[in-house]
Amino acid sequence: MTAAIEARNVARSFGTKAVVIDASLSVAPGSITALVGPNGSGKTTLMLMLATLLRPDSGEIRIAGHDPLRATAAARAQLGWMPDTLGSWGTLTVRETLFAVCRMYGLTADTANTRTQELLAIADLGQLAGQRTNTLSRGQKQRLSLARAYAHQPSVLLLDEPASGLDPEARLAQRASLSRLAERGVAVLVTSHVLDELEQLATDVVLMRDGRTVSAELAAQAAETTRWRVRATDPEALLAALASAGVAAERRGGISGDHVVVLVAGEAGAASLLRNLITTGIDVIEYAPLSGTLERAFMGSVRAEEDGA
Ligand SMILES: Nc1ncnc2c1ncn2[C@@H]1O[C@H](COP(=O)(O)OP(=O)(O)OP(=O)(O)O)[C@@H](O)[C@H]1O
Repeated sequence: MTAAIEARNVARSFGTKAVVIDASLSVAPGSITALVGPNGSGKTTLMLMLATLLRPDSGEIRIAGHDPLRATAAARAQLGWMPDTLGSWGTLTVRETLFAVCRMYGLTADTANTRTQELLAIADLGQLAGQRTNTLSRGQKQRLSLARAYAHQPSVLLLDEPASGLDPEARLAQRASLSRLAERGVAVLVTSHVLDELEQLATDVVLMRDGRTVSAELAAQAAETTRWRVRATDPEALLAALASAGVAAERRGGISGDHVVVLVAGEAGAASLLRNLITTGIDVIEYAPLSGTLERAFMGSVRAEEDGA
């Protein structure tokens, strides 16, 4: 299947500062890819280039098969862009904003009216339709921003920090609407620092470090050695069993109760330790990785950077 978003060896500098050095990624229709990396690694700069808002110095980009440099209008017709902060016309209402955006995409007044109604419903903005955008809360602005990005039913969505500022319920709603869009075949590329959020949403991950996209092998490496959280009905017996198995353990408190953090090598190591604990007669009531796969991949990427890899 042809990729809906394709970047090959993309680079961009600002003056002498090389911000994106070598970025490549590919997002298939109907998939949600997380773009993850430390602050300043170049994610937003790459997104701006994919969104046709910044010209790469070198490399190739295709949006739904269109080259944004040569066929800018065709690429823009296929993509929806949600920036990390919504630049809006403060004195327009939510409804007027969506209507104006639909008109800018060339919809007739009648079609734009119908589409505005649909977008208000999709983004659950009906009750705010008559409110000026400069009076919206951060979370409400995020909802408007996503609705605006989807005004012209693009096949590609580029979302920069869409979950930022949303409360847990709004995040859940956003996740559900993005999943629905992906099910309809939309290709989604999303950045976020809320890694748990991305983990539940994304089907693929691209790591970015120091202006370069990093191979997925790094994610696999990061998942190799990991910390697991263990809880047992008898914490003392658990600690004793871990000590006799020669496993380093750290006891911790927390809102979900006393638990122990252990370091094990890979999933096979974790499975073997669990078997050992149960055979020893420990009543294990919780056994889970302390952090999600994305967080481990992200931390692996940061550590590699610190090590000068
Ligand atoms: N127009 C510009 N001129 C000069 N430097 C810039 C410009 N835009 C971005 N940069 C620099 O490029 C680097 C990457 O910025 P970018 O916003 O792409 O990172 P990011 O990965 O999105 O970061 P964050 O996770 O903090 O949002 C930063 O060091 C930033 O200061």
